[in-house]
Amino acid sequence: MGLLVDGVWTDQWYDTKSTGGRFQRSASQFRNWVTPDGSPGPTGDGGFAAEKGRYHLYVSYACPWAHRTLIFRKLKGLEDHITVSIVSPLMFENGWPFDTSFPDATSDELFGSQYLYQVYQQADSKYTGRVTVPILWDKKQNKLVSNESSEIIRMLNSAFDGVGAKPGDYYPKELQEKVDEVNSWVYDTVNNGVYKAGFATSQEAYDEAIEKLFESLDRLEKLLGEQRYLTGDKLTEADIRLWTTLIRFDPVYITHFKCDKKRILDYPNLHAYMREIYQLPGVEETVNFNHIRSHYFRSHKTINPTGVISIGPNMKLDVPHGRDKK
Ligand SMILES: N[C@@H](CCC(=O)N[C@@H](CS)C(=O)NCC(=O)O)C(=O)O
Repeated sequence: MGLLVDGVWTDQWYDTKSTGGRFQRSASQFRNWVTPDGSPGPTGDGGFAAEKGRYHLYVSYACPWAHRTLIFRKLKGLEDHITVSIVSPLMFENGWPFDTSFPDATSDELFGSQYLYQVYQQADSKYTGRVTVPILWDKKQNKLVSNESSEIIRMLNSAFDGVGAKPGDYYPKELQEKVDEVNSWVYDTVNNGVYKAGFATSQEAYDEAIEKLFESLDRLEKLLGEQRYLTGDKLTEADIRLWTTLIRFDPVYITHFKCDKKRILDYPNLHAYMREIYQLPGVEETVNFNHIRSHYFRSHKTINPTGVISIGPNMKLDVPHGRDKK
């Protein structure tokens, strides 16, 4: 694993020395927006109008951030609008590779790259920063639109509505304040919380992250006992953002990231809620446990030096969820 410095690939693991053993995620740098008419979005440049066939997603099935974008592509029926490349889950000294010998991984159909960092080099030959998935690419202008998943899902949610996306608004005006509020603590303590626990290199950093993580899971369990979804009776972006962490929790985070106080299976409401979203049309097809488990257990050599993959639990994902009675 590494990063680009002035456009040159440098193999380097996360630096936690300067932060008392704490993992800090760096901010994404490509922040343009696809909009219905190409006018500029909240950040970045304009010129990215929604069009069928114009954009391409680079994702990893393993990655919870990229997974959000795959789910939105399904929910909004954008499979014919947005093409996808899937990296191999085995991320070693050259970062994310394209390697079709790994089942369900694809090549880079745009540039034929061997590694994802070469796609970033196409976007900016002097780029300095991490080489992350997901990426939304504009095939027409040959530009990287965005590498920030929280913003890509907002684009998929509404920008393509005039060019054939399925109806459905997962960030409706009347719920935006609530969604933003839930997102902020769920992101910090759950989505990123599992990484803070797993990548901690001091006991204090781990203790801090794990306490907040399980406080939040307890809070979510209670909330989902009172209502069907995180902001009430409507599925929103906040649910999808939480869900990509929940689905990885029992098969990976419990053992690999030492998040072992409780399993999602031990939380009746959270588990049923996780099953409900898994059973939504199209969602199961976005879940690839082979990629998920291979990536974490084999790529994070500082945490699991042997690369041995644990056996993993029975997820019981097909059990009826019963959430429609809420
Ligand atoms: N802020 C980014 C984070 C994406 C991210 O961290 N992706 C991970 C995979 S789960 C990655 O590609 N990591 C490679 C690296 O940090 O070198 C987003 O949400 O889009």
